[in-house]
Amino acid sequence: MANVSLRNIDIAYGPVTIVKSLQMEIADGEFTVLVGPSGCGKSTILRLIAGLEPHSGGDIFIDENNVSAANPADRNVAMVFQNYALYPNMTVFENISFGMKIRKIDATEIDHAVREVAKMVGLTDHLHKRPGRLSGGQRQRVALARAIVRHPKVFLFDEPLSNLDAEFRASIRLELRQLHKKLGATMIYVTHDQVEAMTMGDKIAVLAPIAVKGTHNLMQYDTPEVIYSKPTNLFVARFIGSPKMNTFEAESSGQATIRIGDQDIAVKVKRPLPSKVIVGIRPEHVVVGAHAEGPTITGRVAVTENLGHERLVFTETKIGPITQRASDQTVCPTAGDELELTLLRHRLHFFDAVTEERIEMVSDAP
Ligand SMILES: Nc1ncnc2c1ncn2[C@@H]1O[C@H](COP(=O)(O)OP(=O)(O)OP(=O)(O)O)[C@@H](O)[C@H]1O
Repeated sequence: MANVSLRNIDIAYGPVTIVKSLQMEIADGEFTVLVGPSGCGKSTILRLIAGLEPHSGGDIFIDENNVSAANPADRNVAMVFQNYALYPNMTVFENISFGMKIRKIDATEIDHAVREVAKMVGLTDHLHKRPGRLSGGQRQRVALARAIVRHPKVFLFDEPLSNLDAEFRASIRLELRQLHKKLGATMIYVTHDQVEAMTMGDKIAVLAPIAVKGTHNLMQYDTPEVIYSKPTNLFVARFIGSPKMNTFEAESSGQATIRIGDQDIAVKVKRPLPSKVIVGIRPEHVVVGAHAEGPTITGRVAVTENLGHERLVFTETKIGPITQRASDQTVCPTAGDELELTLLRHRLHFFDAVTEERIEMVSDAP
């Protein structure tokens, strides 16, 4: 297995810059998820690591080797695609063993390797079948088995689950995590599904289209916990989390108070505040009723959604729409109700309204 280092990577198609100043250090054995909206360059970065994409600046290292100019075949990486890319006229066994056969590996060794990997991904009973007779989930397992049998240094996954239905996605997601543990492999996984990112990644790289910042498109690269609890800017705050973080504009005193509704909230900041800030709060950190733990906002309930294990309440308030999430079903407002909502003070996030960067609080210190 191997660590992957992307050093100051630029990628452009003609005059259009897609990836700029990308810096990432992916540790040996880590499961890293690249997440971001459509078109932000996730697949391009994966193809770059695989050697399928030229770049105009920077270097790619796999372990200590600079592979920037190396052929795909010499990089020892395996890529698993969304569309499986299986040979339809070959059986599952032949699909998995194809690469080994080309390399003229001994038939007994091939047989042993294929059966071992098939067992690992649950395909033992399907080795004689053609891909056309398999379900989407089974086909994706064949694609996975074909990658595993090569013992690559790095696995690259390009939205491998996006063709599967929700139930299958959840079970294969779990299997992939277990497989990652078993193999101890370095895996880089592209998705635009933030639930996949949050549940699968040891680390998440949140990417934005280059137009968002202009200078770079890696917005934050950290553990799922840090990305969720301390988003580095408004883009990450709004992209990660479902339902989305509530955000609204507020005035500051410039020193240590921020006006929310008609209450001044004292905050401990490292630097003077900008005059306008964006305040953020996640739906689960809004509670029904007036409480001492934070500013209270009144509003009228627009819609409620009962999801069984939790319910969401969407309320129109004078600071804007606020979504509240609770697992407690006892207090259940209905549309049209007048409602008091408390925003838990220690759960508030603050961003500069101009730069959209997170405003560090004293409590943010490591
Ligand atoms: N060969 C190409 N020539 C020109 N532009 C390209 C080429 N390949 C990709 N692009 C552009 O590069 C940008 C990034 O594409 P990429 O496929 O990496 O995005 P993505 O984040 O993986 O998106 P998605 O989630 O939709 O797959 C897009 O704007 C795309 O149109």
